[in-house]
Parts: sequence; C-alpha cells; structure tokens
Amino acid sequence: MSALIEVEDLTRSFTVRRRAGRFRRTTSTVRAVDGISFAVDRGEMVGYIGPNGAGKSTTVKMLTGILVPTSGRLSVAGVDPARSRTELTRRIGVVFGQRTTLWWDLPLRDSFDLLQRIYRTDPARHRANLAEFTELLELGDLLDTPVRQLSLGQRMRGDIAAALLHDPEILYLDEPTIGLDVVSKGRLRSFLRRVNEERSVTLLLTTHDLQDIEQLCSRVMVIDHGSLVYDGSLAGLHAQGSSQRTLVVDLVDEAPPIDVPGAVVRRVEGPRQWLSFPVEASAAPVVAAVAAAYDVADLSLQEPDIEDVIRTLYTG
Ligand SMILES: Nc1ncnc2c1ncn2[C@@H]1O[C@H](COP(=O)(O)OP(=O)(O)OP(=O)(O)O)[C@@H](O)[C@H]1O
Repeated sequence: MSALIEVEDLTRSFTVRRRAGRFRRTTSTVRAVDGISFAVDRGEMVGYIGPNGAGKSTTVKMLTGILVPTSGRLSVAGVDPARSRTELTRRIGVVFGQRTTLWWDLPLRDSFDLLQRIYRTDPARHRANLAEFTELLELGDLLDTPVRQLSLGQRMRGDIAAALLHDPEILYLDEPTIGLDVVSKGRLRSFLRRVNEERSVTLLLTTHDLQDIEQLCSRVMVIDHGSLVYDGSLAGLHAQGSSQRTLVVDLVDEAPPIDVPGAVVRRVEGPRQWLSFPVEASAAPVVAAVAAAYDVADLSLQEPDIEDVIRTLYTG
C-alpha cells in the first residue's frame, strides 16, 4: 500500500437489538459500511458526502481508529488505525462542527498549552504554529476567553487551530462550516485551502454544504447505504446526475407559466414561480430574459443541496 489513505473492501456491521412485544427482542445486523475501497494521496482535498445514515461517520471512525472494521483492509499514514491508534493520533487532526474538542471552562490559550503537552509537540514548533494560526484565524483577542464564552464561529476557529497545532498529516473535518454565517464560512475555507497548499495537509471533509465541496475539494466521494456510489470530480457528479439550480421569481401579478429559453417552470403559486435550469449554466441570461419580458417584483437563486445532487444520481 503506498497512498496516504488506503481502504480495501472495508466493512463495518452493527448488531441492533429491538423490542418486539413486551418480552421479546429481535436482533438484526446493519451494514453501516458495506465493502468500500478507495485511496487518497498526500495533499488531496476530498469531500466525503452522502445522505444521513449513509455511513460517513462510521468510515471516519474506522480511519481514526475509534472503530474496528468488521472486515477489509485499512492503512492510514502507513499504519493500521485500530492497532496503532496512539501513533496515529499524533499524525491526524479531527474537527467536529457539532461539538468541540476543547476544554469548555478553560481559556483557549490553556487548551492549546495542554495539547502541546499531550502531543509532546516541540515547544518552538508549537509556538511558531500558534503564532501563525492566531494571526490567520484572528484568535488574538480570544486567547484568554473560556471556550464556553466563544461564539460558534470563534469556537470553530479555535477547534481548527487546536487540530493543527501538532502538525498532522491528515485533517478530518466533520461539517466544519455548519451554523456559520457566509463571511465566517468563506474565511474558514480560505484558511483550509492555505493549510493544504502550504503544509500539504491532506483533507477529508464530510459536509452537507455543497459550497464547501465546490470551494475546497477537487474530488468528491459519495457514499449511500454503506456503498461508494461515486468517486470523481464535482463537475462529473453534476454531469452524471442532472442537478438543477432554481430561480424563484416573484411577479408583480399572477401570470401563466413563464416562457424563457434555457429554463423550465416547475411550480407556480400565485405570483411566485419556480424555474429550474442546469447547474453548470449561468443564471445571468435566464434572469435577463425574465426581467425583459415580465414585470418582476423580486428574484432569488437557490443552489441544489447535496441531497438533491445525490438524488439525481439515481433518477438521472
Ligand atoms: N453504534 C451503532 N450501533 C448501531 N448502529 C449504528 C451505530 N453507528 C451507526 N449505526 C448505523 O449505521 C448507519 C450509518 O451511520 P453513520 O453514522 O455512519 O452515517 P452518516 O453518514 O455519518 O450519517 P449522518 O450524516 O446522519 O451523520 C446508520 O444506519 C446508523 O444508524
């Protein structure tokens, strides 16, 4: 095995017990990950997406050594994660958007100091990394604030710095932009791009935000019902399905379905109409054609979400 992450026919099953009547219980087996194979090279930024319950977290838990596979082969940075979990911990960083890995009551600075001792990072290296991340993530004014007093966006920046202070080779990010406003999302994404470019950190990102993938990942893997159903570029994923963007048009008055080239009316509700057009097309000509021919009160554009894109993989 030579890629940084190599996964071969990986499977993880869970036994689930359910009540069936007052005294009886039945057991069934859930194959959360069902024979997936892939390889990720050093420096890649890969999006790992799929609907709820598809098997994303289970895969990442196996890659980080938290869960032992039921079968299959797995190598991360040259080691078997479940067998060499302690060694691997020094070489990976993990960020969960939904919960913090920092100490709730401690100021950020103390959390970072504790991590330096836990990972036994060289003190000079730790100081240099901390100075760089403090500047890039604008953490300067926050270092003495207890984590519980930070806003979600501030806390997330702290979590990302914490995950990178020990110079990991791989960073796993689970919904890193969830709940953040547009500006914070943008800042976080450019920081991650920079970390990837300058430090060659390999990024594996699970997200429900298509823009995370668009702006960060050259490659996307789609998992559904435990199986890998797509592995390639985001453009290829859009092309394989038939992802649509939606233009929501509020007309001044009710009207018959709007008739403009390149877009199709999907729904009409009073003066509001929903027009869809392919995701790779520009919205500009559609907007111009609608504005030229109709009295428009308002317009808004909706991008497809990841669930929409995956759904079109099956429906075409
Ligand atoms: N510890 C467990 N015991 C039993 N079943 C589990 C366990 N962990 C996960 N599962 C089941 O395995 C399947 C995959 O779950 P997983 O958490 O990996 O999905 P996911 O893609 O991360 O979903 P989400 O986007 O909702 O986080 C689901 O059917 C889930 O109910």
